[in-house]
Amino acid sequence: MEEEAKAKPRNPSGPRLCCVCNTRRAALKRPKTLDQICRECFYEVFEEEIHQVIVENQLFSPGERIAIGASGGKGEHGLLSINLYFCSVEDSTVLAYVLSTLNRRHHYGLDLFLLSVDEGITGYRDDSLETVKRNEIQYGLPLKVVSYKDLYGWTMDEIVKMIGLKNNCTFCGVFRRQALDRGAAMLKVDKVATGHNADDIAETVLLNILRGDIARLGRCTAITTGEDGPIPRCKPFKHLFSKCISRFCSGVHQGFGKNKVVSSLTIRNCGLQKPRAILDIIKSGEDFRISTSTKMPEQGTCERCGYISSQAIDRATKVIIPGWKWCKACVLLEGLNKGLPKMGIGRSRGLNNDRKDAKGNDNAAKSIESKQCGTLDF
Ligand SMILES: Nc1ncnc2c1ncn2[C@@H]1O[C@H](COP(=O)(O)OP(=O)(O)OP(=O)(O)O)[C@@H](O)[C@H]1O
Repeated sequence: MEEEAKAKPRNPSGPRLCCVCNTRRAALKRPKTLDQICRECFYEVFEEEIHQVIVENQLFSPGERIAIGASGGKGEHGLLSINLYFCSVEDSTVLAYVLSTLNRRHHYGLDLFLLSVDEGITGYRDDSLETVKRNEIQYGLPLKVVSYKDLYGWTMDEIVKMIGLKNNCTFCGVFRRQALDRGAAMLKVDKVATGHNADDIAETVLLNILRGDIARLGRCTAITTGEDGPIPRCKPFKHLFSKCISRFCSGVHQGFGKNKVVSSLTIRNCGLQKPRAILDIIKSGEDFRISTSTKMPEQGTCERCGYISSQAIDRATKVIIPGWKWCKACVLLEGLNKGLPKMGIGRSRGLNNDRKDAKGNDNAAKSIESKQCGTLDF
């Protein structure tokens, strides 16, 4: 009771005061703590919270080169981001701003870069790339743009033309993940930081449970991943609600920025009714223990492009399926180049997979139904 009174001081003769400075008028309610807070204190608390996450998790070391995955957010809001405090929900724009601010303020000694993947989606990425170009000037961070067209010879527009709208998300996710790694290698960075927030991670936990994807479930809640690979990734916003980031952006709650299936159905509802439910879902994901007898995919190197690839063992013969020695991006690309764009979609991918069942029926359609959305394993 005493705590509550402290957290929500009231000015008997006027509006509710900020629970931090106790002088200015409270303008926002923090979703995590429900504290009433003024705008100025909110910005300070927000930045300090991220600093604490960075320090406690030792996300960076002095002298490191860090690429910030800069998507520029949703294209239609891009133009508003010239002034950070009046932009829309763009986690990576906020990340670029906060990391460059904290780097200066706390002398992290980091070399920061913006890294953007241009998927070649007319009217979407071209708009958001304009935002990223403005961020380059605003924050004085060098920008590197890598495009699907240059890396793979295909834009997403061309891929959609060939495959249609149903499965294009697999191509986009798989290619983007690899493109970000390739761009990071070109920049010779030590790590990539992305703007994934608590809502994104909770959403990924739920989807991995629904899909029974033990391997991804085991790693999706980690704040840093890929430490055994060439370029680790970290998520400094892991504990921040999307709602909170949007408030930092605009000072006014503008709703949830994400529009993915699970987020709109579940995460959004959890968040609106009880924001802490999002953190509870993440905690559940962290608490999952994978049985030691569970067979996990083995990491290998793609024979074609040298990128990391999971090798699959044929359950019946216990032999490594040859097609799996190619990474998913190479399998998908081969399909596109051969005019067989559905090759590699779904769980039973592989160039040499026999897709005919005992009756000689083609199983490809079934396999496509079990498609995975590559963006979830960023
Ligand atoms: N095209 C891209 N280029 C570089 N990084 C990207 C790209 N798309 C996504 N990312 C990184 O992955 C994070 C999460 O991806 P997600 O798809 O949720 O982002 P978004 O909603 O498109 O953009 P934002 O996070 O800026 O709102 C982004 O914050 C960003 O760091």
